[in-house]
Order: sequence, then C-alpha cells, then structure tokens
Amino acid sequence: MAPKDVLLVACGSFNPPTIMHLRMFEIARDHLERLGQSKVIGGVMSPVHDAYEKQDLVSSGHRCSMLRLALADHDWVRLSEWECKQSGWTRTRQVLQYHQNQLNSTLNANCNSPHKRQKKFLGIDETDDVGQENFNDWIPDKLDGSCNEGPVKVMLLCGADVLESFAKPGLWNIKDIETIVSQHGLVVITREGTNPYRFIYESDVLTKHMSNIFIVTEWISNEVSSTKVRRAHRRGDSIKYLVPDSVMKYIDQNQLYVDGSNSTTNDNKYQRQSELISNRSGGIRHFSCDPSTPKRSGRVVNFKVKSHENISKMAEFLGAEFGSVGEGHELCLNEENMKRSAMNLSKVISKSTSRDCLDGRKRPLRTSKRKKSSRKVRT
Ligand SMILES: Nc1ncnc2c1ncn2[C@@H]1O[C@H](COP(=O)(O)OP(=O)(O)OP(=O)(O)O)[C@@H](O)[C@H]1O
Ligand SMILES: NC(=O)c1ccc[n+]([C@@H]2O[C@H](COP(=O)(O)O)[C@@H](O)[C@H]2O)c1
Repeated sequence: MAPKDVLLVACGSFNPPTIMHLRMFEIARDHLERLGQSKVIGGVMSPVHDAYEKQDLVSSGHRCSMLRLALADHDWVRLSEWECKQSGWTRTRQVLQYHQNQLNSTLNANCNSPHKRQKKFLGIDETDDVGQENFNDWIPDKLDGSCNEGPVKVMLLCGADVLESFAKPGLWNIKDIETIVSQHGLVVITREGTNPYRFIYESDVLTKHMSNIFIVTEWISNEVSSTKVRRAHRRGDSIKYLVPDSVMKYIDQNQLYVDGSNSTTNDNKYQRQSELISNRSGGIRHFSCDPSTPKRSGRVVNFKVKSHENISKMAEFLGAEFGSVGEGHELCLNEENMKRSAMNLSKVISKSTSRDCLDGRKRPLRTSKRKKSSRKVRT
C-alpha cells in the first residue's frame, strides 16, 4: 500500500520558538516515514492567539516574526498565521479542521481551475477568489497546482505535555479530543516527566483510537522549553543554541522577555504575581509588583520591576524595610507559586529602584542589623 500523505500541524505559543520546536518536526517525520505508512509532505506551525493569555505571552506579531525568521531557510515547515489572526482563541480541533479544509479545497481547486502559475500569469488575484485575506502561505509547494495528488491527512504534532493536558479539568472538550484522535491523529514527542503510554492506557477514548496515535521517543532528549529560554534571557544568561540565532537577535533588538512590558497579559500577570508574605505571628502582608504605579500604603508595597537581583537580596531588603520581617519571623512565599515567585521576585527589585518607588525620594538603603539566619526564605 502506498504511504499516505500527511501534513503535521503544531499548535503552541512559540514564545519564543526554540530549536526543540523545530526538532519536533524532524523527529516526527523520521518516525512516521520509517513506519512506512505515511509520507510527510509538509509541516505547519500555528501560533496561538493573543487571547490565550498564557503567562508572559508576547504579541502574535512578535511571535510570528520570530517564527518567520526561524523558518526562513526551512524547506518543509511553514508558518500559518490564520489562528492568531482570528478574533479570539480557536480550539485546536478547529485549527486542524481549518487546515484540513484548506488542503482539501486546494486539491479540488487544482483539478477544477487553472494552474496557480497560470492564474498569476492571467492576473487572477487569489484573495478575490475567496473574498477574504489569504493565509495560505503554509500550503506545501508540492500541492501548488498539481492535480494528481491523493488526500492529505492533517495530524496534530505535540509534546507529551500537551497530550497529558487532555486530562486537565475544563481545558479540553472530550468531543474535540475524540475528533482529533479519530479524524486527524496525533504524533506525540516524549518529554521528561511524562508517560504518554500510561496516559493512553488510562484513557478509554485514547485507547480506542490508539492506532492513530504515534508516540515518538526522543532518544536525544532535550528539555529546552520557551519558559526556560525566557527565564535565562531575563536573568541575562545566554540563550545561544537554544533558539535560532536570528530569533536571538530579534529578541535582543525588540527587548523581549526583559520585563513584562511586551506581554499581552500584563494586567493579569501582575495580579498573578502578587504574592503573600507572612510572618510567624500570623500577620499577612500582600506584596504586589506593578511596574507602573509605584506607591506605598501601610503594609502594601508596590515595587517597580526593573533589574535582576536575586531573591535573597529581596529578603534582605524587606527585612531592612520592615521591622517585622526579621528576628523570630519568617518570610515565606505562597506554596503554590513558590517556583514562579522565586523567578518573579528575583527580577522585581533593585535597591535603587525600590527606594525610589517606596516614597518617591532617593535615600540610602538601610541595611538590616538583624542576623541573616533569622531571615529565612523558602524557595
Ligand atoms: N523540549 C520539548 N520536547 C518535546 N516537545 C516540546 C518541547 N518543547 C516544546 N514542545 C512542544 O511544542 C509545542 C509548542 O510548545 P509551546 O510553545 O506551547 O510550549 P513550550 O515550548 O513548552 O513553552 P512554554 O515553556 O512557554 O510552555 C507543544 O506541543 C509542546 O509540547
Ligand atoms: N481545548 C483546546 O483546544 C485546547 C486546550 C488547551 C490548549 N490548547 C492548545 O494547545 C497548544 C499548547 O498550549 P499550552 O502551551 O498551554 O500547552 C496551544 O496552541 C493551545 O491553543 C488547546
């Protein structure tokens, strides 16, 4: 039996695109083609809409620009802007359906209308054909005008974390999951800390459609993730070889991921960044980081987000500023947000900035006279 043509679609934030986002396609293609039933004719990266509001998400304009750079020399994976140009977030099943429909109609049109090159020659505008903006740059060249092609199946390419997110209450619609696995199919790349085989075993619907789910073990494991790249960049560490050089340059030129200023989720972000600081005597103070409105009122302090100081400096600062954090007291962070707090707080405070922010006047920072050991910070 001749192998079936497949188009791999990866949905995600790509915030920023990493080398692993690109590697996924290579690993998936090798695997599918080695099995002999499929021929991968193209790959598509579909960045999520800004309305998805993931933490630190920069605008789709930036993310598309970075993807364009990352894919500039790529011979078979392309950017599809359709999803992020919609009026809001689109569920993944619909994204796959859209790409499938476009492929089907391209294949039909190839057989029923003049060849695309002929159209160009005749001055027929593709945009006018459909009466709307044309987002079809992602369609593989192979289908550009040929009438001899069979159907092409659109499959979802994802990491095992996305597969496992199927179980998160309220995140995925069960009907969508069933449609994705039954009609499209899934290619899942293993990721550290996931167990896709067990996950499928524990799900009736996934087990039912197991023949359409391909788990690809990445033996050359690489735990690069956009979160880690953003974190490294924010801390001033090098991100070379984690993202394509062109993307790294773009991040620098546009000062992305330095502070929250490029994020589409600024408001929520700073709300979410609010942390609880409590002491042993039971008092709880609310600490929030808002870059725009530096002010101090009672125990509520807003700091200006500025530099990359570490969390112990933060503790030292608070200990110095507030007598109640120190001797016999404990500075602790909200359990759930512990990891993120360490990260967020680490960039929150610079001594000079916070002095300015606290009362609008510059003055030397008072250093705490209390013993360091009495200011315990949990991270
Ligand atoms: N190291 C990796 N191994 C396997 N799959 C990955 C890896 N990094 C990303 N992916 C997959 O790439 C797709 C797009 O990823 P997305 O940008 O949404 O998340 P991410 O890279 O994990 O970023 P973040 O850290 O911001 O969540 C997802 O299917 C994700 O599982
Ligand atoms: N119900 C759904 O269709 C659904 C739910 C969660 C994530 N997703 C998609 O998965 C991709 C990855 O999302 P995360 O980066 O949040 O894992 C995104 O493109 C997002 O749109 C889809």
